[in-house]
Amino acid sequence: MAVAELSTSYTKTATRYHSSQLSLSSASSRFSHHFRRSFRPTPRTRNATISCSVTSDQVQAQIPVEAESPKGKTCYGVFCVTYDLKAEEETKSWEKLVNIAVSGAAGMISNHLLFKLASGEVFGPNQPIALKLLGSERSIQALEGVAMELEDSLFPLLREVSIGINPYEVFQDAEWALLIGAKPRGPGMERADLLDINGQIYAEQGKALNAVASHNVKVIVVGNPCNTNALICMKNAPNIPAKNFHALTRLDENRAKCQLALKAGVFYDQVSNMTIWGNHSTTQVPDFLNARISGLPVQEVIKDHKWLEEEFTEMVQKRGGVLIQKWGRSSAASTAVSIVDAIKSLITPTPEGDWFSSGVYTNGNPYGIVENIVFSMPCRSKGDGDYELVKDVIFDDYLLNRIKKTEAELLAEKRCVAHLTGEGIAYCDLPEDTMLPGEM
Ligand SMILES: NC(=O)C1=CN([C@@H]2O[C@H](COP(=O)(O)OP(=O)(O)OC[C@H]3O[C@@H](n4cnc5c(N)ncnc54)[C@H](OP(=O)(O)O)[C@@H]3O)[C@@H](O)[C@H]2O)C=CC1
Ligand SMILES: O=C([O-])CC(=O)C(=O)O
Repeated sequence: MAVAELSTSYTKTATRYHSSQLSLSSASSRFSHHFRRSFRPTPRTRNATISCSVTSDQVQAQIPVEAESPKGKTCYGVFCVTYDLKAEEETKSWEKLVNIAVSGAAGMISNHLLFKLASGEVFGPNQPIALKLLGSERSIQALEGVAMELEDSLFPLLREVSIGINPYEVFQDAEWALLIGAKPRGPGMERADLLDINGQIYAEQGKALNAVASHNVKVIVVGNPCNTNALICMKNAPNIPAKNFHALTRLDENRAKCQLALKAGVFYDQVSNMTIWGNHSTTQVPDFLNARISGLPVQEVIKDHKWLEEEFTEMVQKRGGVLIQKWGRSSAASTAVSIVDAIKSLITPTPEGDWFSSGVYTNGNPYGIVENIVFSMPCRSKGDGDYELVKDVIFDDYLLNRIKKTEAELLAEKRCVAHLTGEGIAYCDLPEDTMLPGEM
């Protein structure tokens, strides 16, 4: 049997969590089979930590309010009640707990992603997880709400939830860091300002990961501009292998697959080998030269070359913006799905002959792309969390020209943030048309 505990070091939240304790109490018939929860307000006020962890299989009943738990923690009310139950069969096959940190955890994307992570859909039914959620002064209350919803979902695999506003605390021992939080570009804001503001966030988070996360932490940067944010984060985390940093371009890959399937009149599972080259921006290059439909080169199935070069390419590049026009906010659910896809691609062997796209560090790339940037390229994984770049891809003039354009944009973005990557004095000469997918 397992024991879990709920504690908080954010004094303002203490009272509020009474209600969540009650909700747990009413759910106790199920939770209690797994763990005991305790509640421990401490004097710290800036950082909130709410955790539910598997700690022991020994139990006592009805410890009074504010009593000392066997682990030396002060527990509270119903969370001190423990249950003497036999270990459930399923827990015997469980893997060691995986620590997953998520920034921007009170945002729209996270609101979809966290529940997928906790359900077991991402890491599998034998993989218990701990969620470490990073918010800010702005979002701490909302983050408590997120934590409460996670509690109320009774996910058996979700063994710990902690929330906080200090990345040096929240990222402790993280084995995955899903970095989603970023300031959206407001009306009239220069892209250089956006790069600087978000770059500062990612520089700080890189430093924090470097200091306290697992040294093999896998980092997926989602917050825009994600390629350059990933580069900044990586440069501020010299103890973590550069290869471990990814910028999310999986949503672009998924969008491209969908459009090709639609045009070819097939279901989208027939589209493979889809590379997105370059920046997660309107200069990205969805590669129809190497992609396949039902195992055939795309251009043998879709003969309309003009459509591929113009409409298809632009549709993928600007899909995010069209969605914002319709929805009134940027893609959240499909982005969360694509983060799940990106993680699964790293922890599952890539199917024979196929590959996936990810924004990764260009050093040592076989394509002649300039080194020292984060650029989306085709990758394969053995399922061990690592990846290799795919060597057997072909290029034509169209593809090379497009790749050059997105490369130039990323180099310009990099020059804007030189002060954050430790590469000298920044100056910003971004191409006029540099835009996020959502900004068209
Ligand atoms: N790579 C990709 O494919 C995609 C990337 N995105 C990007 O993902 C990011 C998150 O999107 P989404 O979840 O929808 O956004 P939301 O606006 O819902 O949430 C973003 C979070 O960012 C945090 N944030 C950090 N710094 C600031 C700041 N200075 N001002 C305001 N908020 C800040 C906020 O959390 P807190 O206050 O807790 O820090 C907020 O909860 C965006 O940058 C978006 O452009 C979106 C779609 C696709
Ligand atoms: O610009 C945004 O925030 C949205 C975005 O990245 C996308 O939809 O691809």
